[in-house]
Amino acid sequence: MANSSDILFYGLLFFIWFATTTFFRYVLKQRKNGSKQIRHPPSPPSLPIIGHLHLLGSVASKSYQTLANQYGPLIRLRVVSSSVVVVSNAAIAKEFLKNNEMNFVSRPQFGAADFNIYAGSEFVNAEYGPYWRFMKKLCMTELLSVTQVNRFVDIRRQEMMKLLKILVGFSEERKACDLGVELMTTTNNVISRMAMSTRCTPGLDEGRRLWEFVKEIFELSPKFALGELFGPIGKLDLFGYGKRVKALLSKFDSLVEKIMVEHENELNSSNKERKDMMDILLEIHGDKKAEVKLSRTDIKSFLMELFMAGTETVSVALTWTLAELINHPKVFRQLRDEINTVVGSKRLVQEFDVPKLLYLQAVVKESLRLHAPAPLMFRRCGEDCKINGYDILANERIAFNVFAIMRDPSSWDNPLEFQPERFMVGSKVAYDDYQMDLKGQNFNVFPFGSGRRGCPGASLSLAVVHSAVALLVQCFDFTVHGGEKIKMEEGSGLSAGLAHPLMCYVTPHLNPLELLHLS
Ligand code: HEM
Repeated sequence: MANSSDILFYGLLFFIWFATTTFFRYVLKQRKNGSKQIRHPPSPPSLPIIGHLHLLGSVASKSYQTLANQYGPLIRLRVVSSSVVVVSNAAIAKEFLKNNEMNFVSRPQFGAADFNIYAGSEFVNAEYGPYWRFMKKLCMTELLSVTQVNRFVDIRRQEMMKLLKILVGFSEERKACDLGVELMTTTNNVISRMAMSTRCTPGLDEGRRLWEFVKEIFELSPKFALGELFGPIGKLDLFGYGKRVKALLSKFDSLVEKIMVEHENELNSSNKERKDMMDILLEIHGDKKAEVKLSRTDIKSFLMELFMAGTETVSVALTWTLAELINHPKVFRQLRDEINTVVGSKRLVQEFDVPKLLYLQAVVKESLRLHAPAPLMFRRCGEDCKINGYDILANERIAFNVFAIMRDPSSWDNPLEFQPERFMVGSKVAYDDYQMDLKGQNFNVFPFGSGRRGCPGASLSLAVVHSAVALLVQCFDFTVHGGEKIKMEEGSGLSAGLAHPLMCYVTPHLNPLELLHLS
């Protein structure tokens, strides 16, 4: 067995080998690029081997924003053997995503495929091609279409009512509540029930276990992707994240396989009134004439990606919106007045009220502007091209810093202020620009991305966020311990949630339980 000095010796040897090869590869690449006279976007001064690693903090979008302020809205960063071009203003984002859309329609791969049991079945990071096109069309016309989202309105209602009851419980016990956790549970339940008719309640084990696997995979993913920085050495999985991701994926897979078999038995035995996403996917799996043959692995991979893309983002959007409302009592009161005028105090607000609640829509847009739940959006360059006079090379990764763009002082007055009024009719800025439907046509505010690759979950997200915010404001007052303000600090996760738990006390304004039977 090797003793500790052996391990130290081999470790050192390994480090020297790694450092020298990376350094020489870097020098060779520089020379090769130099001979072709490539004009990369500007870069901050870098250190040998680690490149710009020392300039990056724990919240990538914020570090990129700081660097953009110093070196410009189009920069190129390198960390060890991996590079990324970072875009930090709306005009340049439009140049990539609209004027050259087809060249930036694929996404880069992160992490070694060896540890991903779903490698080859991915949708979110799939190459632009027949499989992605088929799945995207399926999302837009069936799985996440407005019609399908509307079909599940009662499920959202039931989950919202459960949330209200839980909050009444907290208020009766006069206990502080972690609002972020409750909002996360509600979001997970809505998505799990739409996806495969499971819930994440402690009593119902399946839903909760699914949620825990997805949460752990979500938390591990950025660490796993770090292997990337070490080039081919990343495959060795020195920190063991790859093996952990693989083990979690296998557990997720077994659980979803079990739910899938239950769905198949149900589909064979009866005519289900309402099909969830798994039912729809299984029908396509069994359809011999389907345009694309969907395997069981494709279905499981797709459902996992939906959970990853959908649950954290929606609950993060909800948590930030509530935090802003608690910190801005005037906005909170104005929103409650609007709900009172449109809905009254004799029934609970419903989803069909939302089109008339313009201030509510403005509050949610402003919150998405200030707190992008997906702060960095990644694409991959298809072929060498020039953007803004700089060469962007094939396969180069592009990070759109949505966080920085939506706070850019050259596009927004008082960009760091929470001012929903900017999205109301008669605001100083052009109505058309601000009232657009967050569809990615206005590159000053595109929290759901843009174009073919834009988020297919936007309608579902807005349905959940609007109704939850409206119900909470209609029914409760929220206070923070000692009357303090909530610290609006971003955490370091993929979806940039609040760094600290949103702990608050709730007091009923209207008693939701009394209004429930009237609604
Ligand atoms: C507030 C909530 C959400 C935000 C802010 C958000 C944001 C985004 C963004 C920025 C992208 C990348 C778009 C691009 O590259 O142009 C994206 C992609 C995606 N989102 Fe969402 N998302 C949210 C909720 C959801 C939900 C609820 C689902 C599904 C249940 C979902 C599913 C997806 C999928 C599947 C993709 C990949 C689409 C593709 O590559 O074609 N998202 N989302």
